[in-house]
Amino acid sequence: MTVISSSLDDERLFISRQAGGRFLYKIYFLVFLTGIVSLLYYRVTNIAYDHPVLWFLITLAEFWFGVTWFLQQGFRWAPTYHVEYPERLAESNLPPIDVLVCTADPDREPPSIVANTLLSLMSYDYDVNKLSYYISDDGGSQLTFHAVYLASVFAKSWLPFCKKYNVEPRSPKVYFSSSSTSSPSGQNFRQECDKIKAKFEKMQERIEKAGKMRNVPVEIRNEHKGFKEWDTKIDPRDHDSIIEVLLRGNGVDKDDEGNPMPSLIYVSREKRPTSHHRFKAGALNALNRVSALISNAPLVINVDCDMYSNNSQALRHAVCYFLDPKESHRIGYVQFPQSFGGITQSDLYGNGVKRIYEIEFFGTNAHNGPMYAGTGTIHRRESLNGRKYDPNVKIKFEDKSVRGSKNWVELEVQAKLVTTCTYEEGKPWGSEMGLMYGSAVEDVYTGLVLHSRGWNSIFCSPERKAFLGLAPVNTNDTLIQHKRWSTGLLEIFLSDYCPMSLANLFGDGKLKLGQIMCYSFYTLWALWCLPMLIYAVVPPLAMVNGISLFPKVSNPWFRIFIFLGISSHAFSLAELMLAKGTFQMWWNETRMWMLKGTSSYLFSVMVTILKALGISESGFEITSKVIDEEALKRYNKEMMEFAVASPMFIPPTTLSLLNLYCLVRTVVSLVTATVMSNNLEEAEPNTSLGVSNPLALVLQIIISGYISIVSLPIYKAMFLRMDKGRMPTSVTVYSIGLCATLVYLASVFM
Ligand SMILES: O=c1ccn([C@@H]2O[C@H](COP(=O)(O)OP(=O)(O)O[C@H]3O[C@H](CO)[C@@H](O)[C@H](O)[C@H]3O)[C@@H](O)[C@H]2O)c(=O)[nH]1
Ligand SMILES: [Mn+2]
Repeated sequence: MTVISSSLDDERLFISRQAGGRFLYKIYFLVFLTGIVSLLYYRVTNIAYDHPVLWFLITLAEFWFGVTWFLQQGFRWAPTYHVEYPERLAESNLPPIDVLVCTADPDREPPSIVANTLLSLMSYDYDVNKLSYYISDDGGSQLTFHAVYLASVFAKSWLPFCKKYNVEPRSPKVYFSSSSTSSPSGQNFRQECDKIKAKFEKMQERIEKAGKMRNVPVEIRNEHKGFKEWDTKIDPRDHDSIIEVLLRGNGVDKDDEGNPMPSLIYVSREKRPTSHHRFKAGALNALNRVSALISNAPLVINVDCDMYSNNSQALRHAVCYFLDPKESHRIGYVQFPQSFGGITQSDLYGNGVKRIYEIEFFGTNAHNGPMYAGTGTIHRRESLNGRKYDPNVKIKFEDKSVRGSKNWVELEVQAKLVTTCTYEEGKPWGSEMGLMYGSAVEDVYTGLVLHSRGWNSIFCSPERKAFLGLAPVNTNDTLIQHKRWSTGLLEIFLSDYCPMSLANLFGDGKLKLGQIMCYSFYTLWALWCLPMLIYAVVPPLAMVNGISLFPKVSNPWFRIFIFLGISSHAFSLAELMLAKGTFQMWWNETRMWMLKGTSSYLFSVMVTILKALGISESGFEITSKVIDEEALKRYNKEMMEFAVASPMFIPPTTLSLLNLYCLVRTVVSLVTATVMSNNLEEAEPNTSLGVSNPLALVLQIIISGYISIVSLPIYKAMFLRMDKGRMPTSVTVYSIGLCATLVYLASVFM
């Protein structure tokens, strides 16, 4: 590794290094690029005139594989790592930070998760007088408010305990349930720990009991005026703003040992069925305004309720970038990786997203920095709220935060006014200010806009993971999440901020070439469905009809296909292994890639087309954070869970059946033909497929063979498993029907 910017002295708060091995990578790049170009040359010079449509489809698929491969190289060109020096920060210089947390649905996001996330965030190792907490509840739920209230009470014991014994991680649930905690020993500690644990368990019990009763006991309701809001039933889609101050900062509320507490404000913005609430982007913009009113810290961090803080030092790491004497003025936001707890050993559903956060995001550091990933992100409030970066003005880090004593009653009233449905009318929220509206992936969209305004971002990945979150734990949830992502990303590509816009490519756009490649790779994710569907449908159907679409084994071009196939897989495997992955992880990732490609991505292209025609709207389906015990057992055994009759399953199941069927039929008929011709002592086998040379089908056999091996868990789920996670019979029946129809149609038209 070579240090590229260490010249500066002890004042620097971070340095950057580029990964080694660039020369080898560049050789690979050139060789692979030559391979792709030759393959396309072969296609163009070998048009299959008897089957022009099939030839066109296959060529299109290969062209698109080539384009995405090329775009992906944006991440691989110059991976860059940063190291920050939090120990050099002066305590008095730490800037105030507002912490914004979102939750939306007490059933899918259990209130106890929200409470634990909040507690982990409230106990950061940071001057409490500089921290303010805002929680947005889009569910408008009394159960969530109850959990947040109980957390605010428990925090008064938890915060001093964390500080005193320097515990880690600071989510009490995780801390108390992990047996391996490296906790300090000693009589005092044990006693105190047991006491706090008992308090914590009581809190958890209360939250769970309220959840079961769907109501909060009267004695607790009487403890805080906020519960009065729910004296009459609240419809989450139709209610007034609710603002409740649960902890008053600035030294008003104190913890059990008499130290000041940070402020904590519960916000449920107004909802009306007649106005669009813009999902998470709308929620964050509401919190943005409420926090500006009450504390107005120059930095805001936003965290999803399902991501607890796992590193009490994380804020200090991020602050290094905003205070660095040399580079800070360019930096709009700092992004921590998304990491997940509870991922199975081989990451069954690929939801550990190692590739994104342990490989690709380091690549973005080389060109203006990573995408905004929606959680674990610290923004400079000014850049988020519309200020453009001006390289000619070396702006200073400005702290306009509100300090001093506050009239909390009055603030609640004012905060209600900025969280009404009509507040944003005629104002630039969602287009010029705050999070952008118009994509279900509001985060990447907003980050792209900030980059287009000239800001840089930073991928900050301290050794101890900053956050640990909850990822989907079954196939259907995973596919739905990816449908939302790929749809939202495609919406971004089709927006005014398209990374491949003429301004970005040729004009005065602010994006660098590498950045355009990375953004395009992500925002065009959905289009993977095109080559994947073609490769999963055309070669097998052509094969059973005796049509060869690839060079035969003896043809030198055959080797190009084999080379590209093997080396692309080998490269991605090697890459994952270098990031401490395993073969099985890579295999699972490959399988999920194919499942998503033929399901999530296909659906998102259809949703986007329907949206363009004005027929439907894209939405935000919240991922469920609950799992039942039996399903959890299967998950931990790494059995793929299907269980629900989801339309998302039908394309991949159909394709897996199709490939298996075509493979078996082709092989059987080739074998019988060979045997028969031997018996008759004929020179050339003449199969019922009508191909005189079986060697011309070898690549198609390989493709279908590969798809069938990847699909093994699907066949098992359809035909062999008896547990509840198996493929619902209705999906199997539909798929068989569809598969038979495809085979029939192909036999007629090919
Ligand atoms: O109307 C809504 C919908 C969602 N949320 C919140 O948004 C967050 C993310 O929702 P989740 O269902 O957990 O989605 P994920 O797919 O896990 O989220 C990923 O993808 C989102 C974009 O689609 C990003 O915003 C997230 O940060 C990123 O982690 C959660 O805290 C929700 O409470 C709201 O506040 N209001
Ligand atoms: Mn989530």
